[in-house]
Amino acid sequence: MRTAYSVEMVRAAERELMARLPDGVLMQRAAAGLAAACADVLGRVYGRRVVLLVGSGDNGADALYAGARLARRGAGVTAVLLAPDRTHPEALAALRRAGGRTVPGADAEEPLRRADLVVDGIVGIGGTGGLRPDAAALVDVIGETRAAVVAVDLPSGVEADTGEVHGSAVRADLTVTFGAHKPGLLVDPAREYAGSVRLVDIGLAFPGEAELEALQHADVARLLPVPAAESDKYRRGVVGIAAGSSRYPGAAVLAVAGALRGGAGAVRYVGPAGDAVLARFPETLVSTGTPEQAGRVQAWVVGPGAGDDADAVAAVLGTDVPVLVDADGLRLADRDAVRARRAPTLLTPHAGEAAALLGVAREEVEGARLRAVRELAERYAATVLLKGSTTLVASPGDGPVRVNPTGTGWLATAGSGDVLSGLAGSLLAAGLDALDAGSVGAYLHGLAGRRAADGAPVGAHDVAEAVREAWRDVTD
Ligand SMILES: NC(=O)C1=CN([C@@H]2O[C@H](COP(=O)(O)OP(=O)(O)OC[C@H]3O[C@@H](n4cnc5c(N)ncnc54)[C@H](O)[C@@H]3O)[C@@H](O)[C@H]2O)[C@@H](O)CC1
Ligand SMILES: [K+]
Repeated sequence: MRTAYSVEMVRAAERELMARLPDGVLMQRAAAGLAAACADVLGRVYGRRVVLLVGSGDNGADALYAGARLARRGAGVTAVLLAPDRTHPEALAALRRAGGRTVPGADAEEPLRRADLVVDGIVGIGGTGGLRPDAAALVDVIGETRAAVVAVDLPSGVEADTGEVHGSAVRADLTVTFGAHKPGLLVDPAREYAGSVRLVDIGLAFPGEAELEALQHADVARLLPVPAAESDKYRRGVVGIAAGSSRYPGAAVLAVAGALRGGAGAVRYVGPAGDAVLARFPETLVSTGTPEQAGRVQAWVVGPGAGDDADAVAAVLGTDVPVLVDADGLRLADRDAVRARRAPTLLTPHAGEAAALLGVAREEVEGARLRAVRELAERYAATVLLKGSTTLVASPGDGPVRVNPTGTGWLATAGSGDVLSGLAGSLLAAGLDALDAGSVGAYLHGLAGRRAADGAPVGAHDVAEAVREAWRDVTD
């Protein structure tokens, strides 16, 4: 499991460790890791031009110590001091001893334009409220140069705890982060600014819960339902799909396609698109009545392409089995009915649907995804999977939010969400809890999207078909 910790927890872990170590040890560990990463980016260090952007805190000090190491290996290092009278004195002295030179912020443009590498030590976890204008002006210049950019701990200007970006921020090719990932490195929009991320172990230990968790192959493999020798289709779980309408029969077909690949032993379909479903998937158990009249299921999926069938949504919410609500179902679901449920509920909105549920603009959700998903989980007393560039899954309470690491832009295609709801619903029916079903579903769905796309556009049915390949990938 990959984890990310809040600034508060990182600071507590640092205090605890610093109390047991001689002064400066942690910073030297950080600087050594940073210098090694910079050397990797440069390929050859000797003779290269490196510019350090140095703010007033320890983030700038890391950059200075790493710069000193690079200067000793023959790089030409220039430190741009954004707050000359508040620069970390020992770190500055170390750079000067190693032969580095310094310039004030006002003279930064010329060295920046000639740089091979820019090291962003403007602010790290101590940064608040976006960049100041002088730093923001430098960010614009970096954007125009050909230099590689390595961010120290975080790209300056992004919010470490939330992944929000207010105003301009450094766009890095690589971020070298210390001790633990910070939430902003895993959640968009900040994640996009970080480039690839390298974690340097400086010895921090975390007794408490992470803010974010990202499943890896091994975690997913452990959670996937595997039939036992004595399993029959009912023990493996039956998932009910109440989706589609005469206007949108395709949504039913795609949700069933996803459900068939999610590990349930059987898929039951209820709704007006039974013929379309059967034509494509004859193994589906189709009934034409209401969800209450269908046979027993272990979990329901309701909503994809459902049009205005509020009765089906209400009926499904009234059951005592786990329920996944997607698409039209989110609009039709009564909030009190969701809150009153005793069995697990998983809501799967995209940003637009989440915005409607929260009564805010879509941009607000996209700019503050972590806050939005936590807020929805609280308001609805349900697990919420917020789809998008970084899919997040949150349950009510303070536990870690899951962030999906496998997403791909190719999944932004019509019907792809229907496949995900079938897939995650099937995992619910197979016995996973809502947080696991949502995050494992998103993981497989993302991998399947990558597999199916392989560099070219895909349709949602391609994604559904590639889920089996993704499953094999994970369990290999
Ligand atoms: N504490 C430790 O033991 C370690 C800290 N490390 C480094 O220390 C960093 C944290 O250092 P600090 O707590 O000194 O904080 P930072 O260096 O992140 O930033 C704080 C300083 O920046 C200024 N500042 C805040 N917001 C700003 C903004 N928007 N624009 C411009 N200036 C702004 C503040 O006035 C303050 O002086 C970490 O990110 C990491 O790079 C590492 O050396 C590892 C060890
Ligand atoms: K930084």
